[in-house]
Amino acid sequence: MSKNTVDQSKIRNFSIIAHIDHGKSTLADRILDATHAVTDREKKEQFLDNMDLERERGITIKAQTVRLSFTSQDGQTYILNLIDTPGHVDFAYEVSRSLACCEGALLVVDSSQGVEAQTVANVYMAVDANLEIVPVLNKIDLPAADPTRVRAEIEDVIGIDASEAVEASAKAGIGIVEILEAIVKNVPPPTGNAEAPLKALIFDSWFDPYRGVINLVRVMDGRLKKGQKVRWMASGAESEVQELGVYGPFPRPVSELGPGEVGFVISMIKEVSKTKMGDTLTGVQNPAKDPLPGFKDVQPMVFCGIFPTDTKDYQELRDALDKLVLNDSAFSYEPETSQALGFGFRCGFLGLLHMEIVQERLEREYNLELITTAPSVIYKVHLKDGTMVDVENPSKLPPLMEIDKITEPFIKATIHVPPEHVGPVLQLCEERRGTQIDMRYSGMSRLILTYELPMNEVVFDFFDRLKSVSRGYASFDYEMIGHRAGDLVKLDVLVNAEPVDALSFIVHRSTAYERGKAVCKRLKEVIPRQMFEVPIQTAIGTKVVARETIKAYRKNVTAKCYGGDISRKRKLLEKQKEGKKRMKQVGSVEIPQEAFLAVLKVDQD
Ligand SMILES: Nc1nc2c(ncn2[C@@H]2O[C@H](COP(=O)(O)OP(=O)(O)OP(=O)(O)O)[C@@H](O)[C@H]2O)c(=O)[nH]1
Repeated sequence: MSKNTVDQSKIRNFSIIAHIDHGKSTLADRILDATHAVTDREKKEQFLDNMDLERERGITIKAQTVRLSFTSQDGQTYILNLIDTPGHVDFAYEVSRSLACCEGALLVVDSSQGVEAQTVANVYMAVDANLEIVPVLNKIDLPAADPTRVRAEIEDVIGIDASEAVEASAKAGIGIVEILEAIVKNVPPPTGNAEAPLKALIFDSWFDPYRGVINLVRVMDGRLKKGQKVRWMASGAESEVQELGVYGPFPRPVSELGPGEVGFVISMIKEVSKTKMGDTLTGVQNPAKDPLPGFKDVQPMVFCGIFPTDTKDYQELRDALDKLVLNDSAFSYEPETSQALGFGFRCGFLGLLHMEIVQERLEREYNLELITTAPSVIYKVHLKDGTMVDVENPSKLPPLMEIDKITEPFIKATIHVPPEHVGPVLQLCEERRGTQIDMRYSGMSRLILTYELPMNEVVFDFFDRLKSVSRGYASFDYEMIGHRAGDLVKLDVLVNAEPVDALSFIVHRSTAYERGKAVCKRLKEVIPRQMFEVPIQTAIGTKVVARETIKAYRKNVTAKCYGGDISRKRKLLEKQKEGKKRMKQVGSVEIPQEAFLAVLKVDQD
């Protein structure tokens, strides 16, 4: 155990900022290799038996924050804390959280690609947080690499000096030591006061089934010691520090963490909600007067209904959600009842990717079969009686005659795209009711578009469409800019003359007719034929805007089998059953999962 805290002048805290696929993980691995953080034996162990290893050590290995030791050419040994950041727009709040613990950031740019929308967004966050930016031109081993162009692009688009950017290849192991030297030289050491009252920032918090709540902290001032009585300033919770340690990347106990140090804290607290990210940890004796600035509370922005395919799995779904929320405080849920789908939950997410991740975890880790409804944003509905309600579930929209006006959330989107693909991207933004704010060149190879768009049009498959119309070359980032009034209407969907609440959605009146028609057409394709004719209609209030008809079956599928061929008959029936897996009986019609997402897919025809 290290007894005394380390010399602050020898600490460097940094994050890696990169666009997806520009090589962040590969570089992080190389940095671990270069600092001998993991021995070959450990690598193998971890690789082969991660689960058992976790159990044995009794702690989750979240290799996201690693303490490394590096001896520089100046002969001094430094402690480098590498604090991971996620790359996707949905998780921007996690990026800001990691940056709050650092004095510097490595900006990794793929030198065969250049600066992308998310790179810019993340760098601005780092600049706002006063971090020193160390640019790295990665992938110089690729024949298409053009470090000179990309260097100029970093200077033009981001506006930072890139003359000393390190040319590197994370894959080939080129430039790694130079990167570490640049961190030591350019990133300033922390400047906390060891004698001041303790202030430690909680920048991650999760529930470990073996150890309870684990907090990741960055000490700003004072000293955090094992056995100390501490208080979480926002929640007021108090407990004793049972265990204190650092990840190197494996957890290693320490007796004390001083200013500038990063590590984990285990206490007697059992609820993650009492030790929230952004809270300040202080001593019960000699407490700090004011907490650290902390983080903005994150608000879910996209909602959808999640229902078990089989109603008897409701309790299981509830248990799974209860567990999930322990490690993902950005996710929210509450019970919901749908006439069509029965009992389920209305769930809130940061964005679409977050929604997909949660759905996948529920299905994979908890083995649940789910029906999910189309995502929706939060509308602010102003009623004629002067009150206002938030509506994030289209089926809960108050009756038309009670509504004065509806406002919807808008985003400011930044899109980077090569000039040869800009045409279809502009068209897509216009179709989605976008307003162009700016369009300018960044070097010769890239255009930067700024649009204001209704979020409602973005949750409807905007990412996928953007990727497909730009052949994968466009990148995208967004921020919320508030609610604006819009001429919005609810489209109801009627299957066999019965409204299906879980299928209704809110659209702008100008696109209602087109969308209504497209959704009917799509539903006709995905709802299997029944023994009787099934009309599909979309309607605004009582006015039907579109209609399609699913014809009745002519023959039974097994009719083709000869009397004696039981096995073939069974196979056919089994196949049918398999196909039914994700079906939900709504009234007299069976509706498959795809139908609930039909509104998302309508543009593709
Ligand atoms: N040629 C070449 N390929 C590289 C280099 N660095 C990373 N790659 C490759 O680029 C791809 C993406 O690398 P990752 O390290 O997974 O990128 P990332 O930024 O962590 O991506 P996400 O985890 O998706 O955000 C992988 O196929 C890597 O092998 C490099 O220096 N040269």
